[in-house]
Amino acid sequence: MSNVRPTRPADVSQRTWLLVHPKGIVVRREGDAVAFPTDEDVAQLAIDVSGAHHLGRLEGSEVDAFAVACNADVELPAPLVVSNLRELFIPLGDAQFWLAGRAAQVVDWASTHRFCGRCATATERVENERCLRCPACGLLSYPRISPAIIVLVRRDDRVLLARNARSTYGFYSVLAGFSEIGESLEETIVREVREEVGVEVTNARYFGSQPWPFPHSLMIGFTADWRSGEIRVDGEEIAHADWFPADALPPIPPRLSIARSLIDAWVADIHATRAAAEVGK
Ligand SMILES: NC(=O)C1=CN([C@@H]2O[C@H](COP(=O)(O)OP(=O)(O)OC[C@H]3O[C@@H](n4cnc5c(N)ncnc54)[C@H](O)[C@@H]3O)[C@@H](O)[C@H]2O)C=CC1
Ligand SMILES: [Mg+2]
Ligand SMILES: [Zn+2]
Repeated sequence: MSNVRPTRPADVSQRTWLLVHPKGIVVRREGDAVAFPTDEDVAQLAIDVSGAHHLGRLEGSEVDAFAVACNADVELPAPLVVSNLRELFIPLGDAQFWLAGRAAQVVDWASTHRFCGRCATATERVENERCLRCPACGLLSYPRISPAIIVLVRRDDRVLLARNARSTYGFYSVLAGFSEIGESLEETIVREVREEVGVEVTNARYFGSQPWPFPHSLMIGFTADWRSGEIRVDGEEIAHADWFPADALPPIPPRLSIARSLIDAWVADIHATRAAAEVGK
């Protein structure tokens, strides 16, 4: 996805539409096939596309993607349906899923910054930049992105996994937390792990990152090592946590998340270390 600077809906040959509904994303669902609505689909819906946000051109195609909000009461003729964003990861595949995530974040930003946060004047779109400007006091509102660390903590050949008290999925995962004002990411890691499970960590190393459009997080992944302390969960956010060996893991998150990538990479590391030790015998 070339992240071209957004322009107004250009008179492009082909457009694909990301219709962001309060309950998810509108897609064409025909059997197992899922696709984004076409110009023809959108033309038959009574929605105003004048404020559409250009998301960029789909890799290697002449198709330009546009995001626009649609109301909860929009009538959707078959095969158009509303799908929860997370449920679209498998049917859409990576590139299209993250495009839908980008659409959800752009529409969330535009719908929550219609008025200036300083003087309540209606904001206006800035040409050629994803920004809303207040004509009265000049305040600029760019899309909100909330940095959140996510960290896999190791202790010898075990990993710290926790079950979130609020999660309905029931799986165990690595720890995560939003950065607070004035913190470095390394400080967030130490604070969040101390707050959530009561142990001290060291040796934080960058792993990778991932946009997380629920609604506007940016996940920054790290590994770290246990330094001291025994697990004592906070009981509010974390219901249970423990140290798990690679061959006896509890239920873990699906492939969509960087949490799963962190865990998979650690398991692969453990197996490679064991294999090397076998060879060395
Ligand atoms: N992609 C992945 O693998 C994973 C993503 N996540 C995401 O990471 C983010 C942080 O995870 P949590 O453990 O929930 O955060 P956290 O441990 O900082 O606690 C969440 C609390 O932070 C506060 N909060 C909510 N939105 C905030 C924001 N934008 N900035 C600052 N504070 C905020 C609220 O009080 C909320 O209860 C969430 O968006 C969560 O969905 C969490 C685990 C895995
Ligand atoms: Mg957390
Ligand atoms: Zn203002």
